[in-house]
Amino acid sequence: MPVGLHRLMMQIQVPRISILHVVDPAEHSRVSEAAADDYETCLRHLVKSKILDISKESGFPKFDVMLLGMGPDGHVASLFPGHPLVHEKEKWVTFIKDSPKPPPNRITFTFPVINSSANIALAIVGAGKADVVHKSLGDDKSSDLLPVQMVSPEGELVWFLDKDAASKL
Ligand SMILES: O=C1O[C@H](COP(=O)(O)O)[C@@H](O)[C@H](O)[C@H]1O
Repeated sequence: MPVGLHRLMMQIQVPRISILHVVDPAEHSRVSEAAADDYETCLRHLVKSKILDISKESGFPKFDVMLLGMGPDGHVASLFPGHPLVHEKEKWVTFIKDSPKPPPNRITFTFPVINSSANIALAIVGAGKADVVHKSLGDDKSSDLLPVQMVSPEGELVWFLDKDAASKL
């Protein structure tokens, strides 16, 4: 689990049964493509059994709360700046085999799923994130949007920053 999320989860009491972890392809016996398919199938079962809602606005699964971290390049989940996966519009879960940050093989929710969440908490820690936090929350919107700037849930988006991550605001 990313550092920021781990620290946040240590502060709150959520029943383990209510937390859906993304499977780690590195621990999966099959390739990332199969892991992504399996995970999407798992989500579809949860929707069928009425455990997971579908957003009336988007038609994609709607989580109550999604906890996201952010990389120093502004990536969220495994959606990296400049990578075509950022523009995926159909799939719920997809895979990447050439991640710029190790491990190269990953699976990830797509933006339609992320942005169908009722609420999103972004947990960001460390001085290494300060520049991108400043860029993301600052006034300069001239360049291409970073993935973190594309996070837009149906409800509330809350940024949790430690002092180091917030040091350039
Ligand atoms: O690679 C990743 O890193 C980011 C940031 O992780 P952290 O340990 O520095 O908080 C994480 O949010 C993202 O999910 C993951 O793909």
